[in-house]
Amino acid sequence: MDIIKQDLKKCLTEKLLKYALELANCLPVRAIMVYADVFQDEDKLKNYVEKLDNTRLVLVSRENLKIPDPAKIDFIKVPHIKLTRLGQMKIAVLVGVSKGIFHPQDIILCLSGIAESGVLDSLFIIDIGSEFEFFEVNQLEHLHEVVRPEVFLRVLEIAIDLAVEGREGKPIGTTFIIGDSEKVLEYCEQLILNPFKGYDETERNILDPRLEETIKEFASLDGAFVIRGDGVIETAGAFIRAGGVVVDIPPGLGTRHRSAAAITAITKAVAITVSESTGTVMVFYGGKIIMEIERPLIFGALKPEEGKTFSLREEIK
Ligand SMILES: Nc1ncnc2c1ncn2[C@@H]1O[C@H](COP(=O)(O)OP(=O)(O)OP(=O)(O)O)[C@@H](O)[C@H]1O
Repeated sequence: MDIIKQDLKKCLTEKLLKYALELANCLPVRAIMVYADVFQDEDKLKNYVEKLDNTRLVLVSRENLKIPDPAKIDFIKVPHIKLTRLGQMKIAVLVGVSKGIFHPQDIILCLSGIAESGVLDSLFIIDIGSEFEFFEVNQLEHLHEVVRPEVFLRVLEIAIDLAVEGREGKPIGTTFIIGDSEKVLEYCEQLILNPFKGYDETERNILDPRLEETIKEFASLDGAFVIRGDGVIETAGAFIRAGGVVVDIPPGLGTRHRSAAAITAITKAVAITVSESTGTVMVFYGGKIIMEIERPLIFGALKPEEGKTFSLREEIK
């Protein structure tokens, strides 16, 4: 029985890959986007590249992949969190738009499946313009000018870790404001002495994995982190003075979320919040919520596989 199942799955993967090529030839698709973590060996994808004519291949992975043929293939890294197949691809599309790989009017053909399963089991089409609010995606095209995509993804990962694990068994909330930091700092005042003051820039970059624990520790301080677009942490424990700014966010959200929305409305920064009360991680840009990742109801040190879920704002409206 298992052998038959394996054959079926193998056959399905082959057929989906082939069918995607056929569709790409008759539909105006910008790219075929494949969740590469499905495959353990690279050969399947290498052979696939040879069959592509004018369609680009975009590989999506949670790891840094070595791309064999960058002229034909793009790479998008997504955070290490368990997402639905559509959720994973939607994050990839957002990152892709922010990196200039995709544009708001593009149609993307997506192939996905369970990581490391070796089996592609889903084919779907994302029409960026209708899947996301056009305004948001349009704005995202400029995000890479203020925030490096790897910095954005790293902060998102840390935020989700904080939401899921908390600190010393307790839920924790915090705010990260990334990019346009000179302007952001004009609206900030320190609630405590800046704990990053006096350290060389090379010693306070959020991309440095050695800083992870320190950042998680400082996340329990009142106030926000201000981070430069290249990942250098300017400060923590900063109070955002953006009280009078009108923002378009749901009424139930408190001052942490309002101030995060407000600072992104009056600067080019992006903000990521972790809610202490609900564990929800939100991404703000242009004064609006552009992404929402919900923590599972039971609080505790859950592993990524056990329960991080994802939804975009328009999915929960
Ligand atoms: N303007 C601000 N700048 C920086 N941090 C702020 C600001 N306002 C509130 N905070 C932080 O948010 C914390 C929680 O505030 P509040 O409960 O009003 O926010 P909230 O949006 O309901 O967030 P949560 O869901 O985490 O409770 C405050 O203790 C403070 O650390």
